[in-house]
Amino acid sequence: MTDTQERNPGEPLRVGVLGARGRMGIEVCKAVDAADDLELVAAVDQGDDLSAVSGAGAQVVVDFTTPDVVMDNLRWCVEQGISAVVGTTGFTEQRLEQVRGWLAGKPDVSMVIAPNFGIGAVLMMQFAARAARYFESVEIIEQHHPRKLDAPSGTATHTARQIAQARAEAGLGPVPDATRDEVPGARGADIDGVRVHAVRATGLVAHQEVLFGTTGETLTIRHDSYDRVSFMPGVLLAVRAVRNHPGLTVGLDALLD
Ligand SMILES: NC(=O)C1=CN([C@@H]2O[C@H](COP(=O)(O)OP(=O)(O)OC[C@H]3O[C@@H](n4cnc5c(N)ncnc54)[C@H](O)[C@@H]3O)[C@@H](O)[C@H]2O)C=CC1
Ligand SMILES: O=C(O)C1=N[C@H](C(=O)O)C[C@H](O)C1
Repeated sequence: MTDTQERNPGEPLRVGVLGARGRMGIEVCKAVDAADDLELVAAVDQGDDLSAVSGAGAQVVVDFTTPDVVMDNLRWCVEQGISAVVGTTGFTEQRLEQVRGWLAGKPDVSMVIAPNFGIGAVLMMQFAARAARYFESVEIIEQHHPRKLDAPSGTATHTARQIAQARAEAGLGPVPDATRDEVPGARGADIDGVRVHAVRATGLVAHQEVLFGTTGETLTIRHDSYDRVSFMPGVLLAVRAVRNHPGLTVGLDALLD
């Protein structure tokens, strides 16, 4: 921690928000503003100067921007010695490795990158990973509002990777599927051998079903975010905790235990 980022006991933690005029950024600004132990010192969006964040002495940045700008934002945060809580999607294993590399040389800076800050969504992913070894079939159906830029969702991608890992550890082979004559896209995307289907419709916010099947039974695990306020307890938890978790933390799981 640099001197300017030291937290004086009793003083609120200074928070800057990137993507502040976006759907999530607006909610994050409101939630930070409403928390007695946090102070919103900078609200930055596209076209604004990032120096507003360092100039205001932000100790933690929250980033809900877009996959094409988030890496530049995070590199800037590390250079400035500011820890970050990141909800923006688009984190491949390669990107996560890059972030770990930046943080390796900066022991006082840390980050939490979470595909989903909804507590229910985190549990849904945990339950799915736990169920994975018992079912020969699995498919993921994610459903979102039509203004979402990416597909499949970060949550669905993360869930698929966790399921694939659990299947591999349990010695399960490929998911059975005899389909041959396929209209491209009809069977969804293949993420580590798990089919993921992305639905976009007006009226939806963020929803996901994980459908498991084995002989004579199916299990459906479903989570629904009906309002973006559902993400705020997780975001605030990460803001308060990030500086006590050195390096990169992926997902909220380690903060909830
Ligand atoms: N991890 C989680 O729990 C959640 C993650 N998300 C993800 O968060 C991201 C944002 O989602 P929304 O708020 O719905 O999108 P949005 O499009 O409403 O907001 C993105 C905002 O970032 C701004 N922006 C673009 N470039 C910028 C830059 N260089 N610096 C500062 N601001 C910049 C845009 O102008 C816009 O206001 C997406 O990747 C989405 O998938 C969304 C909801 C929950
Ligand atoms: O863009 C969204 O809205 C959401 N994005 C995240 C994702 O891609 O998983 C989290 C949640 O699903 C909402």
